[in-house]
Amino acid sequence: MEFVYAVPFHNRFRGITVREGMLLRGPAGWGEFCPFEDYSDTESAPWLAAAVEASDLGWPAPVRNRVEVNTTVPVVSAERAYELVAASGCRTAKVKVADPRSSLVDDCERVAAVRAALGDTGMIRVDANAAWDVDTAVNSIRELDHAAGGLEYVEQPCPSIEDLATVRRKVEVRIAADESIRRAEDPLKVAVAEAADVAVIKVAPLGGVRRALEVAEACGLPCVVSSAVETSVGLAAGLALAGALPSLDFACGLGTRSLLTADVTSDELSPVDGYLPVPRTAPEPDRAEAVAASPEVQAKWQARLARVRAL
Ligand SMILES: O=C(O)CCC(=O)c1ccccc1C(=O)O
Ligand SMILES: [Mg+2]
Repeated sequence: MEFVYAVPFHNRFRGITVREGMLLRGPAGWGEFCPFEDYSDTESAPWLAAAVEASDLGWPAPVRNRVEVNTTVPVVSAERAYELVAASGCRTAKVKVADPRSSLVDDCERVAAVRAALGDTGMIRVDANAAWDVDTAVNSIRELDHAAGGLEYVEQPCPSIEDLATVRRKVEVRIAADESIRRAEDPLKVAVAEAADVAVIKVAPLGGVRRALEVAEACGLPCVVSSAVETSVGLAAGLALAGALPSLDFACGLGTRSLLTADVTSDELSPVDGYLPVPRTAPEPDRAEAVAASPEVQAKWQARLARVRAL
């Protein structure tokens, strides 16, 4: 059984305005298959593996029953950023920076507004999504660290592992690798150990909770579990991973329900006082009809699923 959804974002995210995907039902429950539009069929294969793990097998047993999360601040005005963070109830905020629509001055103002909303004890991290070269990264990180009154870490300042390592030697702020963490091979350990202090791991691009646990172990770094802005069905898989990691030292990027205008379930995974529960199965998508995709979009996803299944 399958269901195709289309849910608008409150604000443009990763260049898109509507999140689309599929829910798959199997003997163990619901899974979510939602590779971004620009992902090839080959790149989408791990996303399907993650959905099939959830629906056919279920997840390994957790070692904790709740997970602290960050709120995610998209590229919005400083005023809006203040409101979003103040309303979130989270003690940690992740601020998107280095977007083509936002200058470094804008980014610094947004980060300063987030500090005002969090107070002195809050934590601020920024995510540059690989937008900078080494020199731009070093300069921008220093400015943003100052505007924030201290950054917890900067996520993926540059595209390559080598450039991450160079930036890491030049700045005081911790470096987190996100786009660089996609394989569990042995060389990853050495490369990433030089290049980053923290690893961002995501269930869907890594091919499921079990594979992501292997990657976490192989990279040998403290991990932050992040979402790919799924509905609460996919967020549940992220929480299963965060719940099963042997140690968890940082807030996770799973507080992304608020980026979307609706959900597929009444059992929404929205943080309360900065925490989310670790569920044993995904929530039942009892509100899915309200966000059903158009027939054209449904046909597109059915075709995509068939192609990725055939690989
Ligand atoms: O980590 C978070 O706070 C939310 C997740 C997030 O930022 C994200 C969501 C979808 C695609 C890419 C990213 C990213 O971390 O770059
Ligand atoms: Mg990132």
